[in-house]
Amino acid sequence: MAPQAGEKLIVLHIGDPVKWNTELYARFSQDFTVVRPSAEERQRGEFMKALKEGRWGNFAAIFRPFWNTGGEMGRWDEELIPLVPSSCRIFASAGAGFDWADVDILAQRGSTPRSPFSKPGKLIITSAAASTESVSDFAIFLILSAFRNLNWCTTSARLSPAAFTDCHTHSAAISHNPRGHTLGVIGLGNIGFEIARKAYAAFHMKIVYYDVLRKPSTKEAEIDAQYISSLDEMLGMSDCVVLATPASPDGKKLITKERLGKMKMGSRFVNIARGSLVDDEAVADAVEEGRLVGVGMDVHEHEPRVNERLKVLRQVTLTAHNAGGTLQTHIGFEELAMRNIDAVLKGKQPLTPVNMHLMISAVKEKL
Ligand SMILES: O=CC(=O)O
Repeated sequence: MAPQAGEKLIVLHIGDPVKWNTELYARFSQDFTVVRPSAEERQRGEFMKALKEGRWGNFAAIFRPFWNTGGEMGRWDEELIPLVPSSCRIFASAGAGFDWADVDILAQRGSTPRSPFSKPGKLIITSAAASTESVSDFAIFLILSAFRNLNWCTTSARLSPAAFTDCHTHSAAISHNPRGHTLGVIGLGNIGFEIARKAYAAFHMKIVYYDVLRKPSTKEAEIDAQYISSLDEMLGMSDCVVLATPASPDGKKLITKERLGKMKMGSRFVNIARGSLVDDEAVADAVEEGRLVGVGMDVHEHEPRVNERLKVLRQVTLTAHNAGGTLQTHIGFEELAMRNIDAVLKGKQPLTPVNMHLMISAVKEKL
């Protein structure tokens, strides 16, 4: 049922309360009726039951301000999405990744030719822009670690005087300045670009990139980047490859044994994107073979479990999916999610849509 004149639109707020943007949230809660399902109601079975019953009314938006909660119902897929009322126009979530949702199903679901925002196609928004700085900083750390053997250095300093002396004596001969080396970026989106910009500005690395679409020449010129239309070719040119692309919707791996075989002997690899894109066993093989002499992995194939072989390789720096984890990112995630909902429900353009192009093509198909 459409809201009556003067009636507020309902926003379904899943997960933790807003922690940082309390003033904005107070205004948001005045403009909309915010409904918060309990932790039990967010479990998949109960969540689906509640949606079928229409327990939360004809909500117009879904709001998930924090990435560690609000995902209890599992994947937003062909089983779950059809249960969302047609009144819902936007799903705004914290986080950069959107591998937990079938974005094309959200976009296509019954969208009408009138407008991509009109019901019942669903726009999905992430707050990725809020983590560009933190993730790109972290990638620089991992790149530096891969060139300078920082995993070996930091563990040796803690281990024993003998380990300290061994590392102090022998690491220099196999450590390199990144300056002048070639950084191959897979995915020159916002995060990939920022990694490349920092590597170019700080270390004068030569930037090559692969992406499904070439970036405008003005953008390339900012970092003197060279577009390589073949991924395999780019892998073969790079001294360090950094993966900065979204997960494949079908879970397909991008970095496989075959692909690693295209990389130079003695090169390096960094993953700050998604663990599902990489065959971690194949990475361990490539390190043992000497093809990769430095690896930085923030995300893992079977997260939160980390590959046992990678754990014992001193050339490999491992972190616990921390790249985006700063206070500034969290503040930005909350804020962007609220501002996107506010814009769309007030008839304005969303700020950071993910599936807008899919919605537009779904609309065109129906014309
Ligand atoms: O990985 C973190 C995110 O999706 O923001």
